[in-house]
Amino acid sequence: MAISLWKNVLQTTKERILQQRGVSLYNSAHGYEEEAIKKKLQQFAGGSITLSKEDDGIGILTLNNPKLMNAFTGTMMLELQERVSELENWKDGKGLIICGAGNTFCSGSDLNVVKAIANSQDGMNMCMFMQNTLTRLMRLPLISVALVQGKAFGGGAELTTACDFRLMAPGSEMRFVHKRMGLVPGWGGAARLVAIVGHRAALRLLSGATGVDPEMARRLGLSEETLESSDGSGALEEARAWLGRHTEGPASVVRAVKEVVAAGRELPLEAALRTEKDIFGRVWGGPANLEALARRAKHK
Ligand SMILES: CCCC(=O)SCCNC(=O)CCNC(=O)[C@H](O)C(C)(C)COP(=O)(O)OP(=O)(O)OC[C@H]1O[C@@H](n2cnc3c(N)ncnc32)[C@H](O)[C@@H]1OP(=O)(O)O
Repeated sequence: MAISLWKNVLQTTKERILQQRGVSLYNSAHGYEEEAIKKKLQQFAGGSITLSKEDDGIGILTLNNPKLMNAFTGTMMLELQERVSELENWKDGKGLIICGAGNTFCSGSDLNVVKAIANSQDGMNMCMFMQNTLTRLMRLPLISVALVQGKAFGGGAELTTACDFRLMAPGSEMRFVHKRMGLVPGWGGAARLVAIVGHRAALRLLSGATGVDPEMARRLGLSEETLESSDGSGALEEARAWLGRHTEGPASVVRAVKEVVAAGRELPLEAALRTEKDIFGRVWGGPANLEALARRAKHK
């Protein structure tokens, strides 16, 4: 009796932690030194991450470091964390598009940073910092799309996997180049890639450091659609229109849809079902539900 009660308490606590946005995977109990790595990353400045929150509830997060193919400097990693916090607090948000400046997505970590922190302690701290940030990004109650133009290499390819969907422009390429760098993904990209394409395809892509064009990405289920436009603003407009079809309706309902799917993806079945029940309770009899009933909505 006491054991089963204790098990229930543990389970509920685990569920609550998973549901709580903004809660990090790693803390000091895991040997993670957040302040130390933030201080270190601050030393590698350049580029920026901007966020524009549009009236239609779609946020546009742009990686700006076109001189280095939008590689992540240290300060960009710090800014990404800040932007994710901002998105966690954006209650009217429904969707998110992540894109890169200058018609290319992101070439991964800035190799100057990689070289400067090529020791175990800094590497582990950077890895935990980025996993914390990208896990929070993945768990946002927003439907997210990575708009891949040009190259998404290394950590750039990993970042795309933290989004719900990937849309690729003609001529673009994703490539997990880590093995060629004597590395494996460390920003959570391997675990997420397995969940997206399955373990055999993930192993092929990682072990071969294989370049994935839009057609191959579609076949693997890595990309939803190949856009028509390869030009920056045209591709963004197409991505907005695509996402707009999935974010139509009130924010409370769109966010609830993302939340039930995230629970189904991350939690064991019983916990996912309990979470679904709680979220259902939030929308049942809510304004959008009552309005649809009053309108006697038909779904033709
Ligand atoms: C856990 C995270 C692990 C990681 O992300 S490790 C980093 C993995 N990424 C890489 O190794 C990418 C290396 N870069 C490349 O392969 C090529 O630059 C790339 C992306 C295919 C683009 O090729 P091209 O279109 O021919 O352009 P390019 O080579 O002339 O590049 C333009 C300028 O950007 C620079 N650049 C590109 N990616 C970079 C990076 N990640 N860090 C630092 N600098 C980078 C490149 O060196 C070049 O600069 P410069 O004009 O030579 O001064």
